[in-house]
Amino acid sequence: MIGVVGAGAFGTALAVALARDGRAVRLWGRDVTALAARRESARLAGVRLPENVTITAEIADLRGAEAVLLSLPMQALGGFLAHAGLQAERLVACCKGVDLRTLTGPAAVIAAACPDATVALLTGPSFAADIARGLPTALTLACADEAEGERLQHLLATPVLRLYRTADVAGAELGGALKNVVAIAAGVVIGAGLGDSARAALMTRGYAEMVRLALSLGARAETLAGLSGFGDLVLTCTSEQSRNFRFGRALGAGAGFDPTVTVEGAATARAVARLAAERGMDMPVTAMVAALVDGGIDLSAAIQSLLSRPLKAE
Ligand SMILES: NC(=O)C1=CN([C@@H]2O[C@H](COP(=O)(O)OP(=O)(O)OC[C@H]3O[C@@H](n4cnc5c(N)ncnc54)[C@H](OP(=O)(O)O)[C@@H]3O)[C@@H](O)[C@H]2O)C=CC1
Ligand SMILES: O=C(CO)COP(=O)(O)O
Repeated sequence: MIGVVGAGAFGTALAVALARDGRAVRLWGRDVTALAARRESARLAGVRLPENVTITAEIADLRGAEAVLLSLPMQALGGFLAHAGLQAERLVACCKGVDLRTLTGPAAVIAAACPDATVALLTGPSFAADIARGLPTALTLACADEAEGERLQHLLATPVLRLYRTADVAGAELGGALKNVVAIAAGVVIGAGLGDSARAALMTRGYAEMVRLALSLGARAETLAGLSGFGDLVLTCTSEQSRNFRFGRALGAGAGFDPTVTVEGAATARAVARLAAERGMDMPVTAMVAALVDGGIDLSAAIQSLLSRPLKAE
């Protein structure tokens, strides 16, 4: 049995994909009354949960799972784990972000709360709706313990959900976290009417910034160039399906945005701006997104701040 924590878009999509491939899945949510009654999530309209997905609001029902996938928003993960009493041998983070409280990624947050568990990360370019529809996707399974990583790769892959493995957890989680910040900036560029060429420039400079920070935190360059970094950056900066991109586009257009929608890059921009400041690193794209999110700068000043940077070598 595989446990999934978080019956939002991604957790539900992963539960559906694994169940379709024959796994028994237990999907935990804090309020699953409507989901249990309708067996369809409001966040994934038209996708019916297979019979082998058991829905539960009792965390104890996940006991004995071969692995538990943690599919909560990044900023909710630490608080959830502190009170959940979750007992599982293998915990797989499915969230993308940097925790504002500790300025660490999901692996360190999980390791602090559950020191005896094997910690892994599932990340990469994939929209929940695509996974739930059974469209082909390729993701990265990161685990520092290579034997456990291989075990998890085989446990969680399906014919349409291809998993590549790496032991570079820092690289995989930083790629997934930082691309959301750049996607907000890409949305701002499009929302402000600056055009596709400016977006390509922004993505490239944003990627350089991602790599700089990740390398300084021990990540490997090839991980950033893979699915969890470059791959997910391209997807998120160029697709209307991305909530981070749409949030940025609304910011750039001066339009409102539904505050209940999960936009991981907003909190992560603030966390990464603090991390960069602590390390004395220059991260202009992240600084711009953090200032826009906090309302500390207006749009024209933000754009000007990027365009007026000193000319330098690429
Ligand atoms: N959606 C996607 O396409 C993808 C998402 N991800 C990542 O997955 C993670 C989750 O995103 P996603 O599923 O899309 O988000 P959603 O907003 O769709 O769902 C979030 C889920 O987390 C639950 N939740 C929020 N706070 C808490 C808490 N404190 N305790 C318990 N449960 C909580 C919500 O419960 P409730 O409904 O009760 O509020 C909801 O079920 C994010 O880090 C995202 O980046 C990764 C790849 C693709
Ligand atoms: O991480 C994702 C795609 O890989 C989902 O992106 P959004 O959270 O921006 O919708």
